[in-house]
Amino acid sequence: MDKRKVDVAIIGAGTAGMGAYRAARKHTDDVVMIEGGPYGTTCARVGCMPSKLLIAAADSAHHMTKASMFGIHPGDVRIDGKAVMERVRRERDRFVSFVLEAVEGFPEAHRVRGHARFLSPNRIAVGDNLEIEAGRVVIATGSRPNIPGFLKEAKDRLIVNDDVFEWQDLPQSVAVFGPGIIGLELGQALSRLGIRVRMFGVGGAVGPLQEDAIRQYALKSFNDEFPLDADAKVQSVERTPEGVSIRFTDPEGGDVTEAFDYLLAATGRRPNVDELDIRNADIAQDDQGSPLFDHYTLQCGDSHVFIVGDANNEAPLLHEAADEGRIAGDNAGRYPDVRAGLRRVPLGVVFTDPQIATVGMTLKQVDERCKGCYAIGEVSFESQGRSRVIGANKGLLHLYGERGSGLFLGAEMFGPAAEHIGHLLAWAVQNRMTVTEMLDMPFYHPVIEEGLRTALRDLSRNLDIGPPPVEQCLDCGPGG
Ligand SMILES: Cc1cc2nc3c(=O)[nH]c(=O)nc-3n(C[C@H](O)[C@H](O)[C@H](O)COP(=O)(O)OP(=O)(O)OC[C@H]3O[C@@H](n4cnc5c(N)ncnc54)[C@H](O)[C@@H]3O)c2cc1C
Ligand SMILES: NC(=O)c1ccc[n+]([C@@H]2O[C@H](COP(=O)([O-])OP(=O)(O)OC[C@H]3O[C@@H](n4cnc5c(N)ncnc54)[C@H](O)[C@@H]3O)[C@@H](O)[C@H]2O)c1
Repeated sequence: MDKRKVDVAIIGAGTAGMGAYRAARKHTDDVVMIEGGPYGTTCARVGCMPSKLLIAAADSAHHMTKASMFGIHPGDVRIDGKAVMERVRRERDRFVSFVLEAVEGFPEAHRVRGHARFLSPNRIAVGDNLEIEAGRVVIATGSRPNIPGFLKEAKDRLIVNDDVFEWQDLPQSVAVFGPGIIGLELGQALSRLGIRVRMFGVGGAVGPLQEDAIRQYALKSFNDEFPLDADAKVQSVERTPEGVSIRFTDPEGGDVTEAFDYLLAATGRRPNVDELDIRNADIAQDDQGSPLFDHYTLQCGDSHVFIVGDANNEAPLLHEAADEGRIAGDNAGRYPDVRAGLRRVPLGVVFTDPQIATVGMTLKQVDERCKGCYAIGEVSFESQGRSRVIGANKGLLHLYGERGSGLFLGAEMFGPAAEHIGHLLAWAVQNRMTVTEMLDMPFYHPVIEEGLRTALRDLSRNLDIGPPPVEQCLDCGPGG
């Protein structure tokens, strides 16, 4: 067994691990980054980027079919599945190649290949032949799909997101389990690419939506495109000679058996901490075996171990992984002089159509903080000027504000341009803006953001700090 001694060991070379590596190196050159799988990051290889590439193709097909509402008839839309998948992979590989270039730029001595696990708080085994003694350790091991046992009956037709991006052509039909973020994004894209999709959920959840009115609205909107039962009763899953057969009770109570080419499991992800022999690290864990850590320092207790990105299961998103990696890498470098890093206001975007955005506090958190002293402002995008002009007039936005202070606290949205409106709202929360200050900002005409202004006026009124909004006003402008 070879032995090495280093200041800092980082386990995992994903987005969080690479961020940690760069930050730690500002303090010491005695760093290793250990990777057990392929380089390239989950985001670029099988996550954010290929999923958005697939969605871009689906959006393009959808715009064609929607063009007739404007009196434009592009003729028969032909979807060339091989070409769609070829572009997804080509562009994906380009993004991955940038990551690989970055990794190759790190000194060879810093790059260690193999599966890492703790032997003791400071000793890490890498594969069978290397033992590393590390002063500090950053766990950045990411997550993997969590698949309920009964879905495994689909055998070789059971797929996860990684498999979709390896398709050489598009199949005819896919059953999607899990109308969460991945299921909605991929399921809607596949449906818009001409694949017969049926989506099965449990407990009524739809993506990250918490508010019943918005969830019901979204459910109806998705059901206009493909069947989505958010609380499905599935009797059986079976591999057949042709594909997968699923027996379920449909929402009307009928006993239905439907055949599909594939079953896509999008039923959540679990952090990769279960194969780290984490008990040897001597850090406190919760009931699920996840290490306890500080949100601002990413430190586990007062130990020399830090945990970041999907591995800590707090906010499994790319920008959070990058921030956490940077903070933990810096702290691992400067340990024991550990410092609290900048944590940004929560922001989530789901790239469906309409999109979903969640910003700041959820309604439940607002209620807990304000003890009932809050108000909600609302807008429907159905009659919103700009949204109607471009034929994207679907959706709802709810804004939350605190009574008395007039502080804007958070929002939930299913609607057009939510990726952009979500950013404006997150910046407003992070800048601790009041609803009045937000209404003092410029709003152009005619833009989707005028819908946001209507919701702000409604919130201002409901907080008893502004006049009632003018009904049916498409162009009232500032102060209108
Ligand atoms: C389909 C999909 C779409 C997504 N879309 C978005 C999006 O649009 N926007 C967004 O913000 N987020 C998105 N995400 C989430 C985002 O991709 C993740 O939050 C982010 O990539 C996590 O980065 P990470 O560094 O924590 O993990 P990873 O990039 O997964 O890195 C972890 C690394 O650790 C390695 N590893 C694991 N265990 C060990 C071990 N014991 N020893 C050595 N190495 C090990 C792994 O091989 C891996 O390379 C998406 C995710 C998926 C799956
Ligand atoms: N746009 C983005 O930012 C983006 C995109 C994709 C993924 N992600 C990240 O990846 C994480 C994981 O995504 P995900 O979609 O796998 O998880 P998720 O937690 O968002 O959704 C999982 C869904 O599966 C459902 N489910 C669980 N068991 C089921 C069963 N037996 N049958 C049917 N449904 C079942 C859950 O109720 C839930 O709706 C997300 O939380 C997100 O942080 C982000």
